[in-house]
Amino acid sequence: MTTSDAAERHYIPPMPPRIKARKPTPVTQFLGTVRYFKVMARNPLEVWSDVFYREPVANLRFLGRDYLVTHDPAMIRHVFVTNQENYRFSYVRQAVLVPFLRDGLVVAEGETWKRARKALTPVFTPRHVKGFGGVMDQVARERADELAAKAGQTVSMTEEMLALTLDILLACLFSHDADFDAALFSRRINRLMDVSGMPHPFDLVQAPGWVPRVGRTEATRLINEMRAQVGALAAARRKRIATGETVPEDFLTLLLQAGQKEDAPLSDDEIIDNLLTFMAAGHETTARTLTWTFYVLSQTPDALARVLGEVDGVPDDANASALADHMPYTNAVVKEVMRLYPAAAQLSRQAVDADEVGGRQIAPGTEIVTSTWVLHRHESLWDNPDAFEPERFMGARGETIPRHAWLPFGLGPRVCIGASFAMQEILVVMARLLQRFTLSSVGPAPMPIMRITLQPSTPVPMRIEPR
Ligand code: HEM
Repeated sequence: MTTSDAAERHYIPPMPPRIKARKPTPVTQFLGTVRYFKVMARNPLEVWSDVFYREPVANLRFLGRDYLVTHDPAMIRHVFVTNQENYRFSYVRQAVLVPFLRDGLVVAEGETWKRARKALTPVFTPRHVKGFGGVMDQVARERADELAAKAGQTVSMTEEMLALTLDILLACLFSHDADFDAALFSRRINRLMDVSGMPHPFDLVQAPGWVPRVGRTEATRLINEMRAQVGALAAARRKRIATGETVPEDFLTLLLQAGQKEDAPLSDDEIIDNLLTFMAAGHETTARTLTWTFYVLSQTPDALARVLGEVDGVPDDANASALADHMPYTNAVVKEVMRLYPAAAQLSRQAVDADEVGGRQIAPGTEIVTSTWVLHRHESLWDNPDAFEPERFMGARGETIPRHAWLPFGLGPRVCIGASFAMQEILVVMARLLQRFTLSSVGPAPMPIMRITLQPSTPVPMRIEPR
Protein backbone atom coordinates (compact mmCIF):
# COMPACT_ATOMS: atom_id res chain seq x y z
CA MET A 1 0.00 0.00 0.00
CA THR A 2 1.41 3.44 -0.89
CA THR A 3 1.38 6.34 1.56
CA SER A 4 -1.35 8.08 -0.36
CA ASP A 5 -3.41 4.85 -0.40
CA ALA A 6 -3.12 4.74 3.36
CA ALA A 7 -4.16 8.37 3.68
CA GLU A 8 -7.10 7.77 1.41
CA ARG A 9 -8.22 4.74 3.36
CA HIS A 10 -8.85 7.17 6.16
CA TYR A 11 -10.84 9.71 4.23
CA ILE A 12 -13.99 10.19 6.26
CA PRO A 13 -16.69 11.78 4.13
CA PRO A 14 -18.87 14.41 5.84
CA MET A 15 -21.37 13.20 8.41
CA PRO A 16 -23.40 14.94 11.09
CA PRO A 17 -22.38 14.83 14.78
CA ARG A 18 -23.64 11.93 16.92
CA ILE A 19 -25.26 12.48 20.27
CA LYS A 20 -23.62 10.35 22.96
CA ALA A 21 -25.91 8.06 24.95
CA ARG A 22 -25.54 5.06 27.24
CA LYS A 23 -28.68 3.19 26.15
CA PRO A 24 -30.70 3.06 22.92
CA THR A 25 -33.60 4.94 24.45
CA PRO A 26 -35.87 7.34 22.60
CA VAL A 27 -33.88 10.53 22.30
CA THR A 28 -36.77 12.43 23.88
CA GLN A 29 -35.76 10.87 27.18
CA PHE A 30 -32.60 12.84 27.31
CA LEU A 31 -33.18 15.58 24.76
CA GLY A 32 -36.71 16.50 25.77
CA THR A 33 -39.56 16.57 23.30
CA VAL A 34 -39.02 20.15 22.11
CA ARG A 35 -35.32 19.64 21.39
CA TYR A 36 -36.09 16.32 19.76
CA PHE A 37 -38.43 17.97 17.27
CA LYS A 38 -35.84 20.67 16.64
CA VAL A 39 -33.25 18.01 15.80
CA MET A 40 -35.79 16.20 13.60
CA ALA A 41 -36.53 19.40 11.72
CA ARG A 42 -32.82 20.10 11.30
CA ASN A 43 -31.72 16.62 10.32
CA PRO A 44 -33.41 13.33 11.30
CA LEU A 45 -30.05 11.52 10.95
CA GLU A 46 -28.95 13.22 14.16
CA VAL A 47 -31.54 11.48 16.34
CA TRP A 48 -29.53 8.26 16.11
CA SER A 49 -27.30 8.44 19.17
CA ASP A 50 -23.92 6.68 19.04
CA VAL A 51 -25.26 3.62 20.84
CA PHE A 52 -27.48 2.69 17.88
CA TYR A 53 -24.33 2.16 15.83
CA ARG A 54 -23.23 -0.52 18.33
CA GLU A 55 -26.46 -2.17 19.52
CA PRO A 56 -28.29 -4.40 17.04
CA VAL A 57 -31.85 -3.97 18.32
CA ALA A 58 -33.89 -1.61 20.48
CA ASN A 59 -37.52 -1.57 21.57
CA LEU A 60 -38.75 1.97 21.94
CA ARG A 61 -42.02 3.45 23.07
CA PHE A 62 -42.37 6.93 21.75
CA LEU A 63 -45.32 9.33 21.65
CA GLY A 64 -47.68 6.47 22.43
CA ARG A 65 -46.41 4.09 19.75
CA ASP A 66 -44.24 0.96 19.84
CA TYR A 67 -41.14 0.80 17.68
CA LEU A 68 -38.65 -1.96 17.06
CA VAL A 69 -35.48 -0.45 15.71
CA THR A 70 -33.39 -3.20 14.16
CA HIS A 71 -29.99 -3.28 12.55
CA ASP A 72 -29.66 -7.02 13.02
CA PRO A 73 -29.45 -8.73 9.59
CA ALA A 74 -31.28 -11.90 10.75
CA MET A 75 -34.14 -9.87 12.19
CA ILE A 76 -34.28 -7.64 9.11
CA ARG A 77 -34.52 -10.77 6.98
CA HIS A 78 -37.40 -12.05 9.09
CA VAL A 79 -39.43 -8.84 8.77
CA PHE A 80 -38.71 -7.94 5.14
CA VAL A 81 -38.37 -11.41 3.60
CA THR A 82 -39.35 -14.54 5.54
CA ASN A 83 -42.44 -13.26 7.29
CA GLN A 84 -43.08 -10.20 5.13
CA GLU A 85 -46.73 -11.15 4.67
CA ASN A 86 -47.26 -10.01 8.26
CA TYR A 87 -45.85 -6.53 7.63
CA ARG A 88 -47.38 -3.68 5.72
CA PHE A 89 -46.55 -0.04 5.14
CA SER A 90 -47.37 2.30 7.96
CA TYR A 91 -50.54 4.32 7.89
CA VAL A 92 -48.53 7.54 7.92
CA ARG A 93 -46.45 6.64 4.86
CA GLN A 94 -49.51 5.59 2.91
CA ALA A 95 -51.45 8.70 3.92
CA VAL A 96 -48.67 10.80 2.43
CA LEU A 97 -48.08 8.85 -0.75
CA VAL A 98 -51.35 7.29 -1.87
CA PRO A 99 -52.94 10.61 -2.92
CA PHE A 100 -50.03 11.04 -5.32
CA LEU A 101 -49.15 7.54 -6.46
CA ARG A 102 -52.57 5.84 -6.05
CA ASP A 103 -52.07 2.20 -7.11
CA GLY A 104 -48.44 2.61 -8.21
CA LEU A 105 -46.06 -0.17 -7.25
CA VAL A 106 -44.41 1.79 -4.43
CA VAL A 107 -47.65 2.08 -2.45
CA ALA A 108 -49.84 -0.80 -3.69
CA GLU A 109 -50.35 -3.64 -1.22
CA GLY A 110 -51.87 -7.13 -1.14
CA GLU A 111 -53.30 -8.53 -4.35
CA THR A 112 -53.05 -5.20 -6.24
CA TRP A 113 -49.29 -5.10 -5.54
CA LYS A 114 -48.79 -8.80 -6.44
CA ARG A 115 -50.51 -8.37 -9.78
CA ALA A 116 -48.67 -5.16 -10.63
CA ARG A 117 -45.25 -6.52 -9.58
CA LYS A 118 -45.82 -9.59 -11.73
CA ALA A 119 -46.84 -7.48 -14.70
CA LEU A 120 -43.98 -5.00 -14.27
CA THR A 121 -41.11 -7.41 -13.53
CA PRO A 122 -40.60 -8.22 -17.25
CA VAL A 123 -40.21 -4.49 -17.94
CA PHE A 124 -36.95 -4.56 -15.94
CA THR A 125 -35.42 -7.75 -17.36
CA PRO A 126 -31.69 -7.52 -18.23
CA ARG A 127 -32.65 -7.40 -21.91
CA HIS A 128 -34.85 -4.33 -21.46
CA VAL A 129 -32.45 -2.57 -19.09
CA LYS A 130 -29.69 -3.20 -21.62
CA GLY A 131 -31.98 -1.77 -24.30
CA PHE A 132 -32.22 1.48 -22.33
CA GLY A 133 -28.42 1.75 -22.31
CA GLY A 134 -28.30 3.44 -25.72
CA VAL A 135 -30.78 6.14 -24.66
CA MET A 136 -28.93 6.74 -21.39
CA ASP A 137 -25.67 7.05 -23.28
CA GLN A 138 -27.07 9.45 -25.86
CA VAL A 139 -28.62 11.77 -23.27
CA ALA A 140 -25.43 11.70 -21.14
CA ARG A 141 -23.27 12.56 -24.17
CA GLU A 142 -25.59 15.42 -25.15
CA ARG A 143 -25.39 16.78 -21.63
CA ALA A 144 -21.59 16.51 -21.71
CA ASP A 145 -21.65 18.63 -24.90
CA GLU A 146 -23.76 21.24 -23.12
CA LEU A 147 -21.47 21.19 -20.09
CA ALA A 148 -18.47 21.78 -22.35
CA ALA A 149 -19.90 25.26 -22.94
CA LYS A 150 -19.62 25.86 -19.17
CA ALA A 151 -15.91 25.05 -19.02
CA GLY A 152 -14.16 27.15 -16.41
CA GLN A 153 -17.42 27.86 -14.63
CA THR A 154 -18.82 26.61 -11.35
CA VAL A 155 -21.99 24.56 -11.56
CA SER A 156 -24.25 23.12 -8.87
CA MET A 157 -23.75 19.38 -9.05
CA THR A 158 -27.09 18.92 -7.30
CA GLU A 159 -28.93 20.85 -10.02
CA GLU A 160 -26.95 19.31 -12.85
CA MET A 161 -27.61 15.75 -11.69
CA LEU A 162 -31.31 16.37 -11.03
CA ALA A 163 -31.66 17.78 -14.56
CA LEU A 164 -29.66 15.00 -16.20
CA THR A 165 -31.41 12.11 -14.44
CA LEU A 166 -34.78 13.69 -15.24
CA ASP A 167 -33.85 13.90 -18.93
CA ILE A 168 -32.64 10.29 -18.95
CA LEU A 169 -35.76 9.02 -17.22
CA LEU A 170 -38.10 10.97 -19.50
CA ALA A 171 -36.26 9.67 -22.56
CA CYS A 172 -36.56 6.08 -21.27
CA LEU A 173 -40.21 6.53 -20.34
CA PHE A 174 -41.48 8.29 -23.44
CA SER A 175 -38.65 8.35 -26.05
CA HIS A 176 -39.08 12.06 -26.83
CA ASP A 177 -42.48 11.17 -28.33
CA ALA A 178 -43.71 14.05 -30.48
CA ASP A 179 -47.10 13.77 -28.72
CA PHE A 180 -45.44 14.59 -25.40
CA ASP A 181 -44.33 18.03 -24.23
CA ALA A 182 -41.33 16.93 -22.15
CA ALA A 183 -40.33 20.52 -21.32
CA LEU A 184 -43.77 21.21 -19.84
CA PHE A 185 -43.66 17.94 -17.88
CA SER A 186 -40.18 18.78 -16.54
CA ARG A 187 -41.35 22.23 -15.44
CA ARG A 188 -44.26 20.61 -13.61
CA ILE A 189 -41.99 18.07 -11.87
CA ASN A 190 -39.53 20.76 -10.84
CA ARG A 191 -42.30 22.95 -9.51
CA LEU A 192 -43.77 19.97 -7.67
CA MET A 193 -40.43 19.32 -6.00
CA ASP A 194 -40.31 22.99 -4.99
CA VAL A 195 -43.79 23.19 -3.53
CA SER A 196 -44.15 19.84 -1.84
CA GLY A 197 -40.90 18.01 -1.87
CA MET A 198 -41.54 15.36 -4.50
CA PRO A 199 -43.85 12.77 -2.99
CA HIS A 200 -41.66 9.77 -2.55
CA PRO A 201 -41.57 6.28 -1.05
CA PHE A 202 -39.19 7.32 1.65
CA ASP A 203 -41.00 10.35 2.96
CA LEU A 204 -41.51 8.50 6.19
CA VAL A 205 -40.37 10.19 9.27
CA GLN A 206 -41.13 13.82 9.36
CA ALA A 207 -44.11 14.03 7.10
CA PRO A 208 -47.34 12.82 8.67
CA GLY A 209 -50.24 13.02 6.27
CA TRP A 210 -52.25 15.28 8.55
CA VAL A 211 -49.64 18.03 8.51
CA PRO A 212 -50.86 20.65 6.06
CA ARG A 213 -48.18 21.03 3.40
CA VAL A 214 -47.06 24.26 1.94
CA GLY A 215 -48.32 24.26 -1.60
CA ARG A 216 -50.45 21.17 -1.18
CA THR A 217 -53.22 22.65 -3.31
CA GLU A 218 -50.75 23.56 -6.00
CA ALA A 219 -49.14 20.11 -5.66
CA THR A 220 -52.50 18.44 -6.22
CA ARG A 221 -53.13 20.58 -9.29
CA LEU A 222 -49.69 19.77 -10.69
CA ILE A 223 -50.17 16.04 -10.11
CA ASN A 224 -53.53 16.16 -11.88
CA GLU A 225 -51.97 17.99 -14.83
CA MET A 226 -49.14 15.47 -15.04
CA ARG A 227 -51.60 12.58 -14.89
CA ALA A 228 -53.63 14.12 -17.70
CA GLN A 229 -50.49 14.67 -19.78
CA VAL A 230 -49.30 11.07 -19.34
CA GLY A 231 -52.84 9.75 -19.85
CA ALA A 232 -53.20 11.56 -23.20
CA LEU A 233 -49.85 10.23 -24.34
CA ALA A 234 -50.78 6.67 -23.32
CA ALA A 235 -54.05 6.91 -25.26
CA ALA A 236 -52.24 8.20 -28.37
CA ARG A 237 -49.61 5.44 -28.12
CA ARG A 238 -52.30 2.78 -27.69
CA LYS A 239 -53.93 3.95 -30.91
CA ARG A 240 -50.61 3.82 -32.76
CA ILE A 241 -50.02 0.26 -31.56
CA ALA A 242 -53.56 -0.74 -32.58
CA THR A 243 -52.97 0.54 -36.12
CA GLY A 244 -49.81 -1.56 -36.39
CA GLU A 245 -47.46 1.42 -36.38
CA THR A 246 -43.91 0.77 -35.20
CA VAL A 247 -43.50 2.37 -31.78
CA PRO A 248 -40.41 2.77 -29.59
CA GLU A 249 -39.72 0.10 -26.98
CA ASP A 250 -39.81 2.54 -24.07
CA PHE A 251 -41.42 2.19 -20.64
CA LEU A 252 -44.75 3.43 -21.99
CA THR A 253 -44.95 0.75 -24.69
CA LEU A 254 -43.71 -1.91 -22.26
CA LEU A 255 -46.38 -0.94 -19.75
CA LEU A 256 -49.08 -0.97 -22.41
CA GLN A 257 -47.99 -4.51 -23.29
CA ALA A 258 -47.43 -5.64 -19.68
CA GLY A 259 -49.51 -8.58 -18.51
CA GLN A 260 -51.13 -9.05 -21.93
CA LYS A 261 -49.81 -12.57 -22.41
CA GLU A 262 -51.41 -13.62 -19.13
CA ASP A 263 -54.58 -11.79 -20.15
CA ALA A 264 -54.12 -9.43 -17.21
CA PRO A 265 -53.13 -6.08 -18.78
CA LEU A 266 -52.74 -3.02 -16.62
CA SER A 267 -55.62 -0.56 -16.67
CA ASP A 268 -55.07 2.97 -18.03
CA ASP A 269 -55.00 4.30 -14.47
CA GLU A 270 -52.44 1.68 -13.40
CA ILE A 271 -50.24 2.62 -16.34
CA ILE A 272 -50.34 6.29 -15.37
CA ASP A 273 -49.82 5.44 -11.66
CA ASN A 274 -46.73 3.40 -12.46
CA LEU A 275 -45.17 5.82 -14.91
CA LEU A 276 -45.44 8.53 -12.25
CA THR A 277 -44.17 6.05 -9.65
CA PHE A 278 -41.02 5.43 -11.71
CA MET A 279 -40.48 9.19 -11.81
CA ALA A 280 -40.99 9.53 -8.07
CA ALA A 281 -38.82 6.56 -7.12
CA GLY A 282 -36.15 6.72 -9.80
CA HIS A 283 -35.31 10.37 -10.41
CA GLU A 284 -34.09 11.98 -7.21
CA THR A 285 -32.57 8.79 -5.76
CA THR A 286 -30.28 8.38 -8.76
CA ALA A 287 -29.42 12.09 -8.91
CA ARG A 288 -28.41 12.17 -5.22
CA THR A 289 -26.23 9.10 -5.57
CA LEU A 290 -24.41 10.65 -8.52
CA THR A 291 -23.94 13.96 -6.73
CA TRP A 292 -22.41 12.27 -3.68
CA THR A 293 -20.20 10.14 -5.91
CA PHE A 294 -18.74 13.12 -7.76
CA TYR A 295 -18.22 14.96 -4.48
CA VAL A 296 -16.46 12.05 -2.74
CA LEU A 297 -14.22 11.48 -5.78
CA SER A 298 -13.27 15.16 -5.75
CA GLN A 299 -11.87 14.56 -2.24
CA THR A 300 -10.00 11.34 -2.98
CA PRO A 301 -7.39 11.86 -5.70
CA ASP A 302 -6.14 8.26 -5.69
CA ALA A 303 -9.61 6.82 -6.06
CA LEU A 304 -10.35 9.36 -8.79
CA ALA A 305 -7.17 8.38 -10.65
CA ARG A 306 -8.23 4.72 -10.62
CA VAL A 307 -11.70 5.65 -11.83
CA LEU A 308 -10.25 7.79 -14.63
CA GLY A 309 -8.00 4.91 -15.64
CA GLU A 310 -11.12 2.79 -16.06
CA VAL A 311 -13.36 5.32 -17.79
CA ASP A 312 -10.60 6.18 -20.26
CA GLY A 313 -10.29 2.51 -21.13
CA VAL A 314 -13.99 2.09 -21.97
CA PRO A 315 -14.30 1.46 -25.74
CA ASP A 316 -16.33 4.19 -27.38
CA ASP A 317 -18.87 1.70 -28.70
CA ALA A 318 -19.15 -0.29 -25.45
CA ASN A 319 -22.72 -1.17 -24.63
CA ALA A 320 -23.86 0.64 -21.48
CA SER A 321 -24.88 -2.65 -19.88
CA ALA A 322 -21.30 -3.89 -20.12
CA LEU A 323 -19.82 -0.89 -18.33
CA ALA A 324 -19.62 -2.67 -14.98
CA ASP A 325 -17.27 -5.20 -16.64
CA HIS A 326 -15.04 -2.39 -17.91
CA MET A 327 -15.23 -0.43 -14.66
CA PRO A 328 -15.05 -2.83 -11.68
CA TYR A 329 -13.37 -0.32 -9.37
CA THR A 330 -15.80 2.45 -10.35
CA ASN A 331 -18.65 0.05 -9.66
CA ALA A 332 -17.19 -0.52 -6.18
CA VAL A 333 -16.92 3.26 -5.69
CA VAL A 334 -20.64 3.61 -6.42
CA LYS A 335 -21.51 0.79 -4.01
CA GLU A 336 -19.36 2.40 -1.32
CA VAL A 337 -21.02 5.78 -1.87
CA MET A 338 -24.41 4.06 -1.59
CA ARG A 339 -23.25 2.53 1.68
CA LEU A 340 -22.14 5.88 3.09
CA TYR A 341 -24.98 7.89 1.58
CA PRO A 342 -27.97 5.60 0.95
CA ALA A 343 -30.43 7.75 -1.01
CA ALA A 344 -33.30 5.93 0.71
CA ALA A 345 -32.03 6.21 4.26
CA GLN A 346 -34.81 4.32 6.01
CA LEU A 347 -36.90 1.18 5.53
CA SER A 348 -39.94 0.64 7.69
CA ARG A 349 -42.98 -1.55 8.08
CA GLN A 350 -45.81 -2.05 10.55
CA ALA A 351 -46.73 -5.43 12.10
CA VAL A 352 -50.25 -6.62 11.27
CA ASP A 353 -50.50 -9.56 13.71
CA ALA A 354 -48.38 -10.41 16.75
CA ASP A 355 -45.05 -11.94 15.87
CA GLU A 356 -41.89 -13.13 17.54
CA VAL A 357 -38.39 -12.64 16.27
CA GLY A 358 -35.01 -13.23 17.92
CA GLY A 359 -36.78 -13.87 21.23
CA ARG A 360 -38.60 -10.52 21.06
CA GLN A 361 -42.37 -10.24 21.04
CA ILE A 362 -43.78 -7.90 18.44
CA ALA A 363 -47.22 -6.53 19.24
CA PRO A 364 -49.65 -5.81 16.39
CA GLY A 365 -49.16 -2.25 15.15
CA THR A 366 -45.47 -2.10 16.12
CA GLU A 367 -43.43 -0.04 13.67
CA ILE A 368 -40.26 -1.76 12.53
CA VAL A 369 -37.56 0.71 11.57
CA THR A 370 -34.26 -0.04 9.86
CA SER A 371 -32.20 3.05 9.18
CA THR A 372 -29.95 2.12 6.28
CA TRP A 373 -27.84 5.11 7.28
CA VAL A 374 -27.12 3.37 10.65
CA LEU A 375 -27.02 -0.18 9.23
CA HIS A 376 -24.39 0.80 6.67
CA ARG A 377 -22.20 2.27 9.42
CA HIS A 378 -22.87 -0.32 12.10
CA GLU A 379 -19.75 -1.24 14.06
CA SER A 380 -20.66 -4.93 14.26
CA LEU A 381 -21.01 -5.22 10.48
CA TRP A 382 -18.28 -3.04 8.96
CA ASP A 383 -14.59 -2.37 9.53
CA ASN A 384 -13.74 1.30 9.73
CA PRO A 385 -17.42 2.04 9.05
CA ASP A 386 -17.27 5.79 8.42
CA ALA A 387 -14.30 5.63 6.04
CA PHE A 388 -14.51 5.60 2.25
CA GLU A 389 -12.98 2.30 1.14
CA PRO A 390 -14.32 1.07 -2.21
CA GLU A 391 -12.00 -1.95 -1.98
CA ARG A 392 -14.30 -3.46 0.63
CA PHE A 393 -16.68 -4.33 -2.23
CA MET A 394 -14.03 -5.98 -4.36
CA GLY A 395 -12.63 -9.51 -4.68
CA ALA A 396 -12.40 -11.75 -1.65
CA ARG A 397 -13.06 -8.85 0.70
CA GLY A 398 -16.37 -8.23 -1.01
CA GLU A 399 -17.40 -11.81 -0.19
CA THR A 400 -17.03 -11.12 3.54
CA ILE A 401 -19.75 -8.45 3.67
CA PRO A 402 -22.48 -9.89 5.87
CA ARG A 403 -25.75 -10.66 4.11
CA HIS A 404 -28.32 -7.88 4.49
CA ALA A 405 -25.74 -5.43 5.85
CA TRP A 406 -25.85 -3.40 2.60
CA LEU A 407 -29.38 -2.52 1.58
CA PRO A 408 -29.46 0.63 -0.54
CA PHE A 409 -32.16 -0.96 -2.70
CA GLY A 410 -34.06 -2.68 0.13
CA LEU A 411 -34.64 -6.44 0.15
CA GLY A 412 -37.22 -9.17 -0.21
CA PRO A 413 -40.18 -9.17 -2.55
CA ARG A 414 -40.36 -5.37 -2.47
CA VAL A 415 -36.70 -4.85 -3.34
CA CYS A 416 -36.20 -1.92 -5.74
CA ILE A 417 -37.41 -3.01 -9.15
CA GLY A 418 -35.21 -0.36 -10.81
CA ALA A 419 -31.89 -1.29 -9.13
CA SER A 420 -30.05 -2.54 -12.22
CA PHE A 421 -31.48 0.32 -14.30
CA ALA A 422 -30.12 2.80 -11.72
CA MET A 423 -26.68 1.15 -11.49
CA GLN A 424 -26.34 1.17 -15.27
CA GLU A 425 -27.42 4.80 -15.49
CA ILE A 426 -24.94 5.89 -12.81
CA LEU A 427 -22.02 4.21 -14.58
CA VAL A 428 -23.00 5.68 -17.97
CA VAL A 429 -23.18 9.20 -16.53
CA MET A 430 -19.87 8.79 -14.68
CA ALA A 431 -18.12 7.46 -17.77
CA ARG A 432 -19.39 10.15 -20.12
CA LEU A 433 -18.73 13.09 -17.78
CA LEU A 434 -15.39 11.95 -16.35
CA GLN A 435 -14.02 11.09 -19.80
CA ARG A 436 -14.30 14.78 -20.64
CA PHE A 437 -14.13 16.85 -17.48
CA THR A 438 -12.24 17.42 -14.27
CA LEU A 439 -14.75 18.26 -11.56
CA SER A 440 -13.35 20.03 -8.49
CA SER A 441 -15.36 20.89 -5.42
CA VAL A 442 -15.15 24.60 -4.67
CA GLY A 443 -17.58 24.94 -1.78
CA PRO A 444 -17.69 23.90 1.86
CA ALA A 445 -18.14 20.19 2.60
CA PRO A 446 -21.84 19.31 2.11
CA MET A 447 -23.50 17.68 5.10
CA PRO A 448 -25.93 14.77 4.48
CA ILE A 449 -29.44 15.71 5.52
CA MET A 450 -32.35 13.33 5.49
CA ARG A 451 -35.26 14.92 3.71
CA ILE A 452 -37.16 12.95 1.12
CA THR A 453 -33.88 11.42 0.07
CA LEU A 454 -30.50 11.73 1.74
CA GLN A 455 -29.42 15.00 0.24
CA PRO A 456 -26.42 17.31 0.52
CA SER A 457 -26.90 20.45 2.60
CA THR A 458 -25.30 22.62 -0.11
CA PRO A 459 -25.80 22.86 -3.89
CA VAL A 460 -22.39 21.10 -4.14
CA PRO A 461 -20.69 23.71 -6.29
CA MET A 462 -18.04 22.20 -8.58
CA ARG A 463 -15.73 23.80 -11.08
CA ILE A 464 -15.83 22.15 -14.44
CA GLU A 465 -12.68 22.02 -16.61
CA PRO A 466 -12.05 20.08 -19.80
CA ARG A 467 -9.50 17.29 -19.28
C1 HEM B 1 -29.99 4.95 -6.77
C2 HEM B 1 -31.25 4.82 -7.13
C3 HEM B 1 -32.32 4.12 -6.34
C4 HEM B 1 -32.37 3.80 -5.01
C5 HEM B 1 -31.33 4.07 -3.94
C6 HEM B 1 -33.64 3.10 -4.80
C7 HEM B 1 -34.04 2.57 -3.58
C8 HEM B 1 -35.20 1.84 -3.39
C9 HEM B 1 -35.56 1.15 -2.17
C10 HEM B 1 -34.74 1.13 -0.89
C11 HEM B 1 -36.76 0.54 -2.37
C12 HEM B 1 -37.51 -0.35 -1.36
C13 HEM B 1 -38.39 0.46 -0.43
C14 HEM B 1 -39.06 -0.37 0.65
O1 HEM B 1 -38.93 -1.59 0.70
O2 HEM B 1 -39.73 0.25 1.49
C15 HEM B 1 -37.19 0.86 -3.72
C16 HEM B 1 -38.37 0.45 -4.29
C17 HEM B 1 -38.77 0.80 -5.55
N1 HEM B 1 -38.01 1.46 -6.51
FE1 HEM B 1 -36.11 2.14 -6.30
N2 HEM B 1 -34.32 3.06 -5.97
C18 HEM B 1 -33.56 3.65 -6.95
C19 HEM B 1 -33.87 3.77 -8.31
C20 HEM B 1 -35.05 3.38 -8.88
C21 HEM B 1 -35.39 3.51 -10.29
C22 HEM B 1 -34.44 4.07 -11.36
C23 HEM B 1 -36.68 3.08 -10.44
C24 HEM B 1 -37.53 2.98 -11.68
C25 HEM B 1 -37.21 3.38 -12.87
C26 HEM B 1 -37.13 2.64 -9.12
C27 HEM B 1 -38.39 2.15 -8.85
C28 HEM B 1 -38.77 1.59 -7.65
C29 HEM B 1 -40.09 1.00 -7.42
C30 HEM B 1 -41.24 0.95 -8.43
C31 HEM B 1 -40.08 0.50 -6.11
C32 HEM B 1 -41.21 -0.23 -5.39
C33 HEM B 1 -41.06 -1.72 -5.62
C34 HEM B 1 -42.14 -2.56 -4.92
O3 HEM B 1 -42.59 -2.18 -3.84
O4 HEM B 1 -42.49 -3.61 -5.48
N3 HEM B 1 -36.13 2.85 -8.21
N4 HEM B 1 -36.20 1.64 -4.33
